Amino acid sequence: AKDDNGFCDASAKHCKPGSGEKFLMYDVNPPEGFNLRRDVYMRFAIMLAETQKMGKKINWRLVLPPWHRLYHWKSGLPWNKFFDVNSLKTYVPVIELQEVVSNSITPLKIDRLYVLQNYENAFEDGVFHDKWTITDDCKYDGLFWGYNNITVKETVCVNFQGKISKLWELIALHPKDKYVMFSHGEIPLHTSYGTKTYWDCRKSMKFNTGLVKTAKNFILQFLNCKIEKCTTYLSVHWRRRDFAYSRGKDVPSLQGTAKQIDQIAKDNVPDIKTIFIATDASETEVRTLENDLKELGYKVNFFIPSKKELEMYKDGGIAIIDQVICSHAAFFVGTHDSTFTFRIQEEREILGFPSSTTFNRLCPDTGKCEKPSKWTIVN
Ligand SMILES: C[C@@H]1O[C@H](OP(=O)(O)OP(=O)(O)OC[C@H]2O[C@@H](n3cnc4c(=O)[nH]c(N)nc43)[C@H](O)[C@@H]2O)[C@@H](O)[C@H](O)[C@@H]1O
Repeated sequence: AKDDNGFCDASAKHCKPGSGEKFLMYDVNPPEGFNLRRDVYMRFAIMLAETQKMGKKINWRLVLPPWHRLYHWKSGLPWNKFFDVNSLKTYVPVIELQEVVSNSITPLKIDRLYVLQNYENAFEDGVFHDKWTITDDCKYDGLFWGYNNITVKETVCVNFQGKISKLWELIALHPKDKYVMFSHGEIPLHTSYGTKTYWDCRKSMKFNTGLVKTAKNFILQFLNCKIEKCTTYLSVHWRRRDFAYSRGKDVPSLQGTAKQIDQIAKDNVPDIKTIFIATDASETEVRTLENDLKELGYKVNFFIPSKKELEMYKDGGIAIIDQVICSHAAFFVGTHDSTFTFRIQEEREILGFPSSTTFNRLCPDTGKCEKPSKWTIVN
């Protein structure tokens, strides 16, 4: 299929330079972390891919927003630092922002910036309707991913709720726009959460090969496994920091954690005595847990990057290495309501682990809590 201008080829996912290419851009509420941002990417990727499947918007590209101002991360990193961008392209035509900026002869001017906001009352007569309304009251609170030479021709304030595909209605208001941006991309919802479409997109989100290689070397060297589905270790995502002090009802105390891990191991994988822990805990907390588990007879492993590795991969890369190591374990235990845990669970679904080894969580010290929801793969 060719687009209206004859410039772009849907199957090749490619447009000739200087063609009628158009760019769909977005950003996410700055305080949101890496793993929620990955979910927002999927909403936009699916929005574009589903439309292109119908032969429409073939000349559109989704612009990958740099990883800017992340919760204790270094700023402005391109997607290729963390993901295999060629693999993303097998699902939908994407382009790094840096490439868009450097392809543009003059400093980039976005035609229209839609600043999305929630309605004050989401339920009209008790019902949640998909809808949008243009208003005259909003402020752009982003920083164009740290690029100080990106400007905007026109800003439009929009109250929005509902499925992301409704954004096409806004885009249709100005069919000549070439660069269209949505701020607060986290507001529109998935069109197809948990469906085959969702998983097709999710599967294309392969990590940067260097990060995967480092994780696999660690698994081989310290966890004694060279196959995809390891039988040699149990993994835990132990989310601390804000979760430890603001979600005490959902997570164990520092002292209660080892006891719980011990019980989970005994109940589910009694032969395994090696544990891998991914965590954002402080050094003191890490040492406490490590000692407690050692006393209970376990061999405990953390991925501790060298200075060179930290410089090369940044905090983000280290988080991904932690996720990869967790996803290959015989049994995984996560933290309630953490998107970091959700992404590991998805990875394990893709690898084909039985879901009983994946959808497990740490409970508060009472030992009682609800099982996590199972979002199993649809192939
Ligand atoms: C309540 C919400 O929780 C959200 O967190 P949640 O979903 O866990 O997950 P994320 O949105 O990814 O944010 C947590 C950040 O903490 C670090 N982190 C957490 N766990 C680990 C780990 O095991 N290993 C490593 N290396 N790093 C870890 C990492 O930088 C990650 O991006 C927050 O992003 C939101 O801002 C908000 O606070």
